[in-house]
Amino acid sequence: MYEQQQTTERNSLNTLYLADSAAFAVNVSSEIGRLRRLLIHSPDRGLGKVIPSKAQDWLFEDIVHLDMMRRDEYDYYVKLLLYFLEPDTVRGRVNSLGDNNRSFFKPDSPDYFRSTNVIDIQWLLSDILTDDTIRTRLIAAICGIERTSFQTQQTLLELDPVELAKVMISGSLTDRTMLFAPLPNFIFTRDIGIVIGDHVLLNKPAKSARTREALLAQYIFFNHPLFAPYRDKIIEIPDNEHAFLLPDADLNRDLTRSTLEGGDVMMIAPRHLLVGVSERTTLYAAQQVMQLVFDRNLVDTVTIIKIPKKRDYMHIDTVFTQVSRNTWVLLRSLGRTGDETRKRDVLHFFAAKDLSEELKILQFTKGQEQKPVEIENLEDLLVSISQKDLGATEPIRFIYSGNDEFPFGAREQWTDSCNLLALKDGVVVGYDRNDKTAEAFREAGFDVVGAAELLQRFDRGESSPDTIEKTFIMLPSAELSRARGGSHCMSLPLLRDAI
Ligand SMILES: NC(=O)NCCC[C@H](N)C(=O)O
Repeated sequence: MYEQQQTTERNSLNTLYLADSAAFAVNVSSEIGRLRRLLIHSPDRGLGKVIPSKAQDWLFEDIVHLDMMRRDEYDYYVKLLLYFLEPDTVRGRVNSLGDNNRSFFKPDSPDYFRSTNVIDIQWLLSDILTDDTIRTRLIAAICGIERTSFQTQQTLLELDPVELAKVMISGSLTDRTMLFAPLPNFIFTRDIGIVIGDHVLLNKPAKSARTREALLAQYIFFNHPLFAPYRDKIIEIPDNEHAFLLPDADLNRDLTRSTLEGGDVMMIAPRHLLVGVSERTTLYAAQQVMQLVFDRNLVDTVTIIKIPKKRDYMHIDTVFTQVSRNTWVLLRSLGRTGDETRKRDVLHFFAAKDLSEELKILQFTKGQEQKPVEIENLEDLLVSISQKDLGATEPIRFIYSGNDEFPFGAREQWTDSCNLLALKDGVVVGYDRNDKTAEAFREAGFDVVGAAELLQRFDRGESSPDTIEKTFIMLPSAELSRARGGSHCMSLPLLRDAI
């Protein structure tokens, strides 16, 4: 069946990319330069397969209502991104987009928006699967890691590229037969790779639930024609060969294991990379990344930030992100304690360490890796990035999760108040459920507006992505937040304007 359609499919899919690949640039040198191109993945049918007893294994804290998550939440995110990055696809149409089938939003539908700036990774996957060699290899690799039967391999070989891409991601066939587990976390594209200047650093997930994501990302970056000019700029982190010889009980040590997820890597300024050491990223991997980026002369400074290994914090981008050149959002309990007397009192002396003391920051300079400088707290680091790296002249402003009110800081951080995506300097997208954090943004002089309302303003011509400033855009988030990641996690920026 697939054989007959093959030639037509291949032509229709590849032509677009070959035509566009010359103009397809990849370059990110900050977290706030105007976003021009990114990879996303809309929630697929696999998310609807999460059941309570499996949710935690699959890194969800709850089950989600898939239709609401797509229609009432994620589709607004896509419309926003399109308005900023590919306005012709949505301008004047925000109310009419998305029929009953949501076909405009589905990468497998003929009505899909097909933007080369807001790119669903599923679309790229179906594209590379038109090549017989890639398809055979990837099917074999997936069937290997998922330990499927030979018969399942045969079934996959029969599928056309578009359907095959859906199955590789969702784990199930159109008739709902499950062949292997879904990839519910694939919507968090941030964690599969990070662009550092004009290079792409591929990740090594810590959790087995995310292993297949890394394989798909590897195949896409190495094989898709759009990334062909960047093939020798893809960085992979080597395994630690000593780890192969360790008893299983010792394998998970931070100093030997090599795992790294994109939420722990931030290209924070031209020539300055932040790398988190966390529940997901090991010290060993952080050190490898540092060496690799120094060797390739991609940055002059690498700052390693070690945060407590805690589910709530999983990556550094869950505890702070940048809002504008001089504004940051962060979790107070990991920031400066500001209470030096308390640090010296008797209770504090005997008590278990508080969390901020588990945070450690070391800054390394290329060529002087043996002489790192310790930075005492997160705020000091962020001030120095704003002023020294980014040339901010206005006072540096910190917006704390939950407006720094007990117990809202922790509550709202859990639902990603600190995980914001900057569409441009001072314009960020975050979740609408974090009321106190939104209040803090208002107090800091930001316009706080819902995504739906902002899209209407754009359509009425009252505002535009080019003119909008100092705005916190609130995305509906009742379902999305159950997946334990925010808009920063749901984006893999490929191109930002230089700042
Ligand atoms: N960068 C991020 O913080 N990504 C969020 C990932 C959420 C996902 N459920 C996970 O636990 O891996």
